[in-house]
Amino acid sequence: MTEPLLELRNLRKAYGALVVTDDVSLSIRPGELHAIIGPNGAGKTTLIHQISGTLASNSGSVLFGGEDVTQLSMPQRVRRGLARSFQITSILPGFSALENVAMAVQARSGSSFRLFGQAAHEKALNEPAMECLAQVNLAGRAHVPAGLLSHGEKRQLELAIGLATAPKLLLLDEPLAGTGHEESQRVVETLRRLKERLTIVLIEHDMDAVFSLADRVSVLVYGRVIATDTPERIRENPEVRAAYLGEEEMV
Ligand SMILES: Nc1ncnc2c1ncn2[C@@H]1O[C@H](COP(=O)(O)OP(=O)(O)OP(=O)(O)O)[C@@H](O)[C@H]1O
Repeated sequence: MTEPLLELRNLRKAYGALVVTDDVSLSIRPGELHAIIGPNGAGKTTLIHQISGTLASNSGSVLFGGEDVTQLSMPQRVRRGLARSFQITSILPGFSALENVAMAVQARSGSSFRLFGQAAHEKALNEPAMECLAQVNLAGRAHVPAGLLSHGEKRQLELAIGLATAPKLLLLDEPLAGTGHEESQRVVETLRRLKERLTIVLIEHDMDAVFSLADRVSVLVYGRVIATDTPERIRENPEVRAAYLGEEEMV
């Protein structure tokens, strides 16, 4: 059995008496696209924050590539290849798509570019940035100010900025939120390509996308994982169906 790339052991987060994630244990295998679904308020976003290191857990641990990263900050986790895709709010609208990604490349590289001259510096940032844009099918829009991109293109730009940190595993929190039908198809196709070479943990409410992309699905209800299985088995699981009663998505 292959070692998991990411392992969550008994993670818990509570706000006073409100327990938001409760004893969450999960193993994410290298190369899989693992979706985490659950009704509104189940604790999915909180869990992503705990994994990425933006939120400290009350107890439990996070292991990445076999290393215990529970006490590490988000930037330290990013340097190890555990990255979270950035939200649209972190895109700088006045800068081009390319410049937005180049800044993320620069952040990854730290001061290692200081020794280069200006032209070489730009090339060293722009070439990998362009490569990231190509991977999300946005190379043709590289020089457009990010503020003028459509909503779906901005979501693709978020993915490119996430890729600029050279992740081994990418955490995605609702990458299809707010996209129309055609745009969401484009983002789904992008994710399908990315999953060929990256491990992905995906939170998404769009069940068509989840069931067409995921290798495995975990279901979170009131902060607890009630099932982890293949999409087909999850769809048939009576406990999962009961948790979604009254919600249209699972039908
Ligand atoms: N900082 C906080 N303080 C208090 N309660 C919080 C805080 N953050 C989240 N919660 C509560 O934790 C619960 C889970 O929130 P979370 O956003 O993780 O759920 P979710 O599954 O991502 O929901 P959705 O699908 O609607 O995005 C909610 O009841 C929310 O109100």
